[in-house]
Amino acid sequence: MNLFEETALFDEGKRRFTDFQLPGAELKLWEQFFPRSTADHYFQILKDSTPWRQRTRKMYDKMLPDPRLTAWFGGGDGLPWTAPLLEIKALVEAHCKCSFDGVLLNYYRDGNDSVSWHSDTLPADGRHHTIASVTFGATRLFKVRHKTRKDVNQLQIPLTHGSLLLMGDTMQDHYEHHVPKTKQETAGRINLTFRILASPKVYANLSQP
Ligand SMILES: O=C(O)CCC(=O)C(=O)O
Ligand SMILES: [Fe+2]
Repeated sequence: MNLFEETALFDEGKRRFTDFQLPGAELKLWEQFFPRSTADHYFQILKDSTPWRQRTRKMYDKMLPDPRLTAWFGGGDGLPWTAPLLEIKALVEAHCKCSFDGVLLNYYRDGNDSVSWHSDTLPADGRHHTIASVTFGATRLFKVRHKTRKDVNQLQIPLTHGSLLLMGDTMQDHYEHHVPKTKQETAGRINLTFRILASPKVYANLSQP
């Protein structure tokens, strides 16, 4: 079963690699990091088995629902890791040569779902780390802009089914990102951002009496 036909454009099994060579930050993309049938499998399993919730947050004195569904796993207060998430995490970690202790799942149900311009939250140890972002499902645009430099062109990266995007540790210091709404007919998309929420040092300190 091929849920998301756009990846049929690529040769089966071939990873297409792009290094965006951003000033001051690492941003790298592997398309078809997960073969199509594996990506179809994970999309379905994560869509059906994740306890999705719609968070609300305060904006201009009003509580507004996020235009997407989310779930946190791992870290101090996330849900317990599940077998499929541990499988995906192990593959991403082996590729990125780093280990993650939390993952945020976003489910964009259709083109009305989005995430506004932001850079990712500063982890508990007060510095940014590598973030690995995996996409299953419909392709959505991932926009990137420099926080201060107008001479650095904005990027629009289509994140395809089974892709892996690696954001280096300085990415959140210098850049913001955004997934805009789209008027095009769009199926669901699940994004996983694997994060390092606390450095080993923080854990070591926490385990001290
Ligand atoms: O869906 C995406 O590709 C990005 C999600 C994101 O920026 C986030 O969860 O912080
Ligand atoms: Fe983000």
